[in-house]
Amino acid sequence: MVPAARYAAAIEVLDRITAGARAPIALRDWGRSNRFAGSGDRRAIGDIVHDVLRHWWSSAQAGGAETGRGRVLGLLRLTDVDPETVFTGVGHAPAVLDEAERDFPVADASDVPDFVEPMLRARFSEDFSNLIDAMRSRAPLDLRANLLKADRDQARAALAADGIDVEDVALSTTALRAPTGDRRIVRSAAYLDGLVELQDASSQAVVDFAQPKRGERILDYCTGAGGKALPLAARAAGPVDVHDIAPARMRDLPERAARAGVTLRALSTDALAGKHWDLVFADAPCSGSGSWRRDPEGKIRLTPQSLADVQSAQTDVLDACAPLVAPGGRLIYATCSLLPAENEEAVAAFLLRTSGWKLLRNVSLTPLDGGDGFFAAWLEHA
Ligand SMILES: C[S@@+](CC[C@H](N)C(=O)[O-])C[C@H]1O[C@@H](n2cnc3c(N)ncnc32)[C@H](O)[C@@H]1O
Repeated sequence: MVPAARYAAAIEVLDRITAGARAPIALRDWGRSNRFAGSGDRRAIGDIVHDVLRHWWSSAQAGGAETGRGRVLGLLRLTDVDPETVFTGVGHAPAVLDEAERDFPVADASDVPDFVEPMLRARFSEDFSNLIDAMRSRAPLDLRANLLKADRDQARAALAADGIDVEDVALSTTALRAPTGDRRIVRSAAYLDGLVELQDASSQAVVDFAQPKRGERILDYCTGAGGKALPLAARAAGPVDVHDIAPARMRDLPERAARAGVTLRALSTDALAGKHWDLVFADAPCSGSGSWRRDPEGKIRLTPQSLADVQSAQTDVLDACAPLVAPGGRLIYATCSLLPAENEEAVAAFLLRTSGWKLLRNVSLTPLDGGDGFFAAWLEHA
C-alpha cells in the first residue's frame, strides 16, 4: 500500500473506534476484510491510529471535525506533514480537501479528558504542559534484565550478540531501553532464553521500591499478566504467591514463569484467608492515566463513572490486603495512574479508616521521568 492509502485505511478504522469499537478489534477487523494488506501495512495503519488516539481532541480541532478524516487531517497538521501530500484522491488515497478543510483551525486541547485536566493541573502545576506533551508521544521500548539469569550488563551483552543495541535506563538497575519498534527483540536468544522481558522502566522501579528480599513470604494480590510477580520472584530468588480476582487474567503466567525460571503459586481468594505475608504487593486496577501514551485508547474511554468504579475497586483491594500482611510486614500499594484521587488520596483514606498502619514513604513517577507514570506507597503494619 502507498502511504496515502494507509492513511485512508486509518480513517476507516478511526470511524469504527469513534462509533464505539475497541481499537484492537477495529484494527483486526479491518485487516480481516482487507487481506491484501501486508504486516508492514497493518503495523503502519496501527501506528497512525494510535498517534491519532494520543492526539484525540487536538487532532479533531486541527482537522475541523470529530471524524476519522478530520482527525487524520488534524494529526498531519500537528505533526507538520503537508496534508495535500496525503489527501490526493489518487488511487486509494483520501479524497482531496474541500475549501472548508483547507482552513487551519487553532488546536489547544490538552488531549486528556475534560474532567481529568483540572486534576492533573492541580497536581503537576508548572510541569503540566510538559507532562501533557510527554503523554502525547510514543512510549519507549524497555526491557527488564531477569536477575535470575542475567544482570543488566550480561543482558546488554547478550542482546548485542544478536545485533540489538540497548541503553541503560536510570529508573531501575534492571532496565534497558531498545530502539522503538525493534521487532527483533522477541526473536532474540536473550528474550527466548528468559534473560530479558519486555517491561516499562517505571514498572521495574516500582518493584525495586518494594525491596523484595530473599526468604520473604511474598503475595502479589493483583497479579494480572504477572508484570510485577515475575520481577518480585526474580529479586527475591524464591517463590511468589499470586492471586487475581479474575484468575483467567493469569492464564499465560505458567509459560512466562517457566521461561523466566521463577516459581509462582496461584491461590484463590478463599485460600488467602487466615494466611500472612511479609510483603503484599497490590498493583491495583486504575485509570491507567500513567500509561496513556502506551494505551491511548484508555483516555478516550475514561468517564467520571469508570474512574469512580476503579476508585471503589482500589478501596476494596486495600481493605482486602491489610489483613494479609504479617505483623511488621509491608503493603505496597501501586497504580499506573497520575491522579491523586487514586494515589495519595486513596492511601490517606485507607490510613484514616484502618488503624495500626503508617505510610513510610511513597514514589510518584510520570512520563517526564522517562517511563510510564506510576505511584507506589509503602504502608507498614505496626
Ligand atoms: C493493574 S492490573 C494488574 C497488572 C499486573 N500486576 C501486571 O503488572 O501485569 C490490576 C489487576 O487487579 C485485578 N483486580 C481488580 N480488582 C481486584 C480485587 N478486588 N482483588 C484482586 N484483584 C483485583 C484485575 O483483575 C487486574 O488483573
